[in-house]
Amino acid sequence: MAAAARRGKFVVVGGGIAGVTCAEQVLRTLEEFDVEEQTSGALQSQYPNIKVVHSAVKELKADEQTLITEDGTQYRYEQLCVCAGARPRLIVEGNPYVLGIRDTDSARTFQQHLARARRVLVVGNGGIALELVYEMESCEVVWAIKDKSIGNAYFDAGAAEFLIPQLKAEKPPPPLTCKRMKYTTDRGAGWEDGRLGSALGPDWHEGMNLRAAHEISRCVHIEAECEVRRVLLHQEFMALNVSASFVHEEGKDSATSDPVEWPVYAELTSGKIFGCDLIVSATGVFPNVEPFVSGNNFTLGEDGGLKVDDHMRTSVRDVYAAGDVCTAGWTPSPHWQQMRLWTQARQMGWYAAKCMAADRLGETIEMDFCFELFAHVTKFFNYKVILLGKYNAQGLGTDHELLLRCTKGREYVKVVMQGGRMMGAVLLGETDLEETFENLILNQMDLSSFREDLLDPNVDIEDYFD
Ligand SMILES: Cc1cc2nc3c(=O)[nH]c(=O)nc-3n(C[C@H](O)[C@H](O)[C@H](O)COP(=O)(O)OP(=O)(O)OC[C@H]3O[C@@H](n4cnc5c(N)ncnc54)[C@H](O)[C@@H]3O)c2cc1C
Ligand SMILES: NC(=O)C1=CN([C@@H]2O[C@H](COP(=O)(O)OP(=O)(O)OC[C@H]3O[C@@H](n4cnc5c(N)ncnc54)[C@H](OP(=O)(O)O)[C@@H]3O)[C@@H](O)[C@H]2O)C=CC1
Repeated sequence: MAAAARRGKFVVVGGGIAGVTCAEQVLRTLEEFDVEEQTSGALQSQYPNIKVVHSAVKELKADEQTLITEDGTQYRYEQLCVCAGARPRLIVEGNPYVLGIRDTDSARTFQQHLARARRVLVVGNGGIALELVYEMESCEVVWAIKDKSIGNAYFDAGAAEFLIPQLKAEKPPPPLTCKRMKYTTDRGAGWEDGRLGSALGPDWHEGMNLRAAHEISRCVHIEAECEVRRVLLHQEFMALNVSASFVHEEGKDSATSDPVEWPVYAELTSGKIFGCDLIVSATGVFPNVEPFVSGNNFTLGEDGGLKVDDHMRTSVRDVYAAGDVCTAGWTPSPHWQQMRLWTQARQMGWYAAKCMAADRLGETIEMDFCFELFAHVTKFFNYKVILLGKYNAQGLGTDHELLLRCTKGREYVKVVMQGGRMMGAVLLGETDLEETFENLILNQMDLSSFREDLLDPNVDIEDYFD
């Protein structure tokens, strides 16, 4: 979707959270942001000076400040914001048994495959994998991770240890309603070509049946420190004349070869081969830059995103970018880093709109405060998860120390300290520490003399630093 203001002054490409926020903000119609179930049609009726175009951009002619959509229409812009998101980076492309999850359609396809599955192989150790292995029921799950412990994108081995028992515990019933509202985009002409829609975002699996058809209790087998060497279809595996690994109970694998035949097999770098009904490649994303970069002089970040400066400007004149498609190319605050998350996409879309308007009016604009501190709130394995600042001591080298507090089954608190100052924190469970820690990271108070009390459960830390 490309949303353009009348006369084509501002053009925003992308109907995800970054694009919608940018389009709304650029028109300065936004007083207060309430995310609710909306279609892009609703967006247009709410903001009549937005023209919503349902056609994918196939080419950008930056020299002529023109976009060409798949139906051949040309759109002139004065300022353009690319919010085209990202797509799953699959371990294998074009294999019908290897699925990525990004939007409503890909989630539905996955759900249909899962409904018939006896065993699912999940590859990857980030957000999607963490959510899926916990949520899927009534099937065997083999979880292949590159690292020693689970959830490397979010936490360290200690936190992983804290969470692991949840995989064996009874799952609580799902909440009756999802309190957070969602944005969806309707699909118009031009979207029947298998192109991905907007990313699902938080709570995507709420209300979704992630149950397979088999009456077995959840059984997750973790294969650590390995990657997928190759994916084999049934005939290819048979031709190898080798046996596949057996999965039954945690710790009792590969003693016997698997007697069951599977439609697809994955050979891991550990040498084991696992048969399964489907493979979920939850292995990160690629920014959707292709139609924009060809023929134009964009600087790309190491992760392939459109590199943007502290004004969300790309290296091409009058082209801005926000959300998953971009790579933050400015020198970040000491406590912020980019992660392709819904909140960051929204903040970037909002800030990009402010920057576009300011640049047009010749006004100066300060970097928005939301880029001062990294903060992410989510839920894994039914625990509230809050990540603040340099929560994994990213970029701090060895010159830091960790303070820990852990009550099995209740909470896990890790604080990253450097030079007596708090740099980051991981909070799992209902710790009630987030506000105080957020302030302590932001104000960089010297905490050397409070060190012993910081995580003392008998000290009311909120009171202490009031
Ligand atoms: C399953 C899943 C769960 C997630 N859970 C969380 C979570 O719990 N918390 C969290 O913070 N984040 C989560 N995320 C990440 C978050 O959803 C994304 O970071 C965020 O939604 C990205 O928004 P975006 O607007 O940049 O991109 P997208 O939502 O990908 O939107 C991009 C838009 O651009 C359009 N587009 C692409 N190419 C073109 C083109 N050539 N022409 C025109 N339009 C185009 C697409 O159709 C789409 O509308 C999750 C992501 C997934 C996939
Ligand atoms: N609750 C939340 O916050 C959620 C957020 N998301 C977001 O949605 C997006 C997509 O999620 P997801 O796909 O999980 O991406 P993530 O970036 O979260 O995680 C990708 C994981 O896959 C690993 N990986 C990459 N390549 C391979 C490979 N070839 N073989 C094995 N492992 C590999 C990465 O390891 P390494 O880092 O070592 O390369 C990393 O552990 C992300 O932007 C994520 O932040 C999604 C779901 C929930």
